[in-house]
Amino acid sequence: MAKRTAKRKPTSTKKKKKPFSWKLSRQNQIILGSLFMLLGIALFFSFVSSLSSWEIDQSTITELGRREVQADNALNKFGAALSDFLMHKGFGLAAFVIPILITLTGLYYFFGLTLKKLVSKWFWGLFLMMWGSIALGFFSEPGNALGGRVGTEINDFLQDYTGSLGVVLTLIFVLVIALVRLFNFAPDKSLNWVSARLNSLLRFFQSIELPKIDLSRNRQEVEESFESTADLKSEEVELNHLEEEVVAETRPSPAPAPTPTPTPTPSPSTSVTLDTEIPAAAQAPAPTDEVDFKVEAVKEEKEESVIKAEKLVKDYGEYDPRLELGKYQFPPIKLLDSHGLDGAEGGITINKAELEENKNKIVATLKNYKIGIAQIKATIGPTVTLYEIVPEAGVRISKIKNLEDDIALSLSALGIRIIAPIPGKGTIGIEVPNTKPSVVSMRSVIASTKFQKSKMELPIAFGKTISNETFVVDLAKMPHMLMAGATGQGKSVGLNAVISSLLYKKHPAEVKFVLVDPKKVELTLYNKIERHFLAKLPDSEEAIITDTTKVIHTLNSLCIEMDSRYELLKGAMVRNIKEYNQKFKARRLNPEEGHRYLPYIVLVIDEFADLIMTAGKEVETPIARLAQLARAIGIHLIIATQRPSVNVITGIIKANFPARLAFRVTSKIDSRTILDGPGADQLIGRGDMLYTQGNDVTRLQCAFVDTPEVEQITEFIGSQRAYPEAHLLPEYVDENSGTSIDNIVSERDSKFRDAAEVVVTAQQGSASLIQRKLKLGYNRAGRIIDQLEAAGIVGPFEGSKARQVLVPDMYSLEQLLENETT
Ligand SMILES: Nc1ncnc2c1ncn2[C@@H]1O[C@H](COP(=O)(O)OP(=O)(O)OP(=O)(O)O)[C@@H](O)[C@H]1O
Repeated sequence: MAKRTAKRKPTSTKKKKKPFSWKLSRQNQIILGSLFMLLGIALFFSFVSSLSSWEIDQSTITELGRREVQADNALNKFGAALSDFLMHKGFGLAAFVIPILITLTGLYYFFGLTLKKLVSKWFWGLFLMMWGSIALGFFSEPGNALGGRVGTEINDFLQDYTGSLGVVLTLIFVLVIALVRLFNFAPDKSLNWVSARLNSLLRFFQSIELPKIDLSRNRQEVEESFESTADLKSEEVELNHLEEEVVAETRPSPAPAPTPTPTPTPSPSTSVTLDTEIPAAAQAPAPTDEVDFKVEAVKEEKEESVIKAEKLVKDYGEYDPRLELGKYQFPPIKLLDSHGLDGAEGGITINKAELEENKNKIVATLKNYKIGIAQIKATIGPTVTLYEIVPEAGVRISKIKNLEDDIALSLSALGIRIIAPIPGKGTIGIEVPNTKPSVVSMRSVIASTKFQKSKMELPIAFGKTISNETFVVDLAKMPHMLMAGATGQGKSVGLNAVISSLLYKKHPAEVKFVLVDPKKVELTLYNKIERHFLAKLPDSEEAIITDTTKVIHTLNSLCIEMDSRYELLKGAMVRNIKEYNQKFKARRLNPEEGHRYLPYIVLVIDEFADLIMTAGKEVETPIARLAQLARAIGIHLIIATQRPSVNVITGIIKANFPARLAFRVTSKIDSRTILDGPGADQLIGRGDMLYTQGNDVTRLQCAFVDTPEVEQITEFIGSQRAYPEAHLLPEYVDENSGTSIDNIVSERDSKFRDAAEVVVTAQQGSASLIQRKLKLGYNRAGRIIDQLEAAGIVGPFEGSKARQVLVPDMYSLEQLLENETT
């Protein structure tokens, strides 16, 4: 990507003759827009005036050419002719749609709105006009022009064949089509809407009545209760009682007996404050006045904000983060393929003969080593079958463990894993791959009730366990994951499974992805959902990050985001993002104080090894910092690598990534690096994986989601209405590069322009040339060359070679500098 931007700059400076295009310039749009608007308005008035004058003007129509003939229309003869044509001979009153559409077109042009939607407006407008004309034509009499000639004629025609009833029914049916297609009309929704309105009306009347009852009490209270609701008011009365009691309680100093305070069910936060304060005051009756003051101050403060929030919620409902994309539709399950299986939970073929054979072989092999078996049981999974054996008393477990290779040999199978003992079961497990493994489709895990009904914050359907159960984990609880596997063993499929699980469960307002893909192939599919689900740096063109410098900037930017989120959490007095968002939804956090709804941020790095090799500490430090601290504020990291060696997955990274996922790796050492134990080297590939989040290691078959399926999902999401741009991360200014600082035009050296000319004329970007030609000191020339680089005039430092000059000639330079100032 860096290459691309570097190349782009000089071309932008060349001024090529623009080819002719039908696209109007902004100025022409405004001119055309105003023309349409005026035309629309004129036509409207012409139509209005023709309502009374059309009969008189009939005579003038035939004599249009004669100058002395006058018409009664607002637009004189011209208007009379147009009105006659469009209303009388055309569509009657329904022709009013035409000036409206023309004015609307004018508005679209005038304000430079995208014209895409205008086409549908015209379609439905003309549809309405036709329908209106025919409907009005139904009531037309020879002497009036209600439906115009078109409406009347069509009516006559239809009536001749279907009679009046047929016409009425046809019109109703067409109206239903329009309502359904245009307004998504659904009878159930409409009923809900009506009942909601009725309820709110009812509530309104109730709230008017209640204050009257309270008039006898206290004037101030009544005024307040008029504004707030009935329950809020009664709560206040109760609080006042409590307050009096507390004050009374604290004054007589030696009264340690804790009086049972009445608990009258006020709102939760107010009750908490009082509960905690009362015993303290009662047990330690220090300076009485101070206690009084404290109790009152805290209570009042709480009360005010809570009451205000509750009133806001009552008036506007809870804050809904999904509202901006309220019509967003989640991807349907049908976008996923069942991969030849039934698409539901099952899909495993049981081969009885294979089971029996394996069992016999295991028993025989162990017998050869004088190990007796008390019991053996098989659990069939999608890829492997687990044989659980209970050895006879007195057999040492380590003995069986050591026989791993012998058992593998006798079963002549790859990928045998022995778990001795199975944690929490007291048995020994031998996992034997099935000769015909079944594919676990993403469709089957997404469709599973476990995933569909999951209440997790960030549920991920990884695949199925050995006992064929859908395995769903919460990324929010992990809270970060390390993924490793040799090439071709299913890592990319695994990443896609993670991302698509979240896409199936989360609204664009709730989660944002930061995607890092140095290989530039795996994650590019997600470009389509940039404005829905991706987050990026403010100055970057593409959301998917492929360039190492950008990665460093993004990681630092995420650290800034993390710090600012911590500040917000502190200000809101909550411990984590979940509580924060709940409080924000309940309108208890003021957006004017900087509070905002916080989406989860999931950072996915595909091929971490490349990054750490090129950038080392610069990448490691922010990742470690994020991994250590970001759990509470909703930033989660998923890092994948082909090479799980210790110089890639360093101690500090490993220590902060509790969740590990291993596909097949090539050596025991790699397995140890990723899982802290062997096992991953014995997997059979194609999505066979081990997952651990602490102690237990679970063998799973990763759900399979193919590239075309991911494409379909992103296509489905991408074609829907989106936010204006990707979610923007905070700006990060790299202090070392200085580029972003130096490109401030006003801070440039006074000789900057001269130097630029020298460099472009000579086509040689060296500081010593500037030094010589402009007679400047070395430091100043060096500073200027940095500024030239920031301005895109020369390329980066290339060691002993002179820098490349990116601007081909003086003309292009002029253009570039001119564009900068405008
Ligand atoms: N869960 C799975 N179920 C069935 N087959 C799978 C599964 N995962 C991967 N495969 C098969 O393995 C192939 C390689 O998978 P994938 O592209 O995910 O490997 P990778 O580890 O990402 O490789 P690389 O690192 O080279 O990109 C897939 O094309 C597919 O045929």
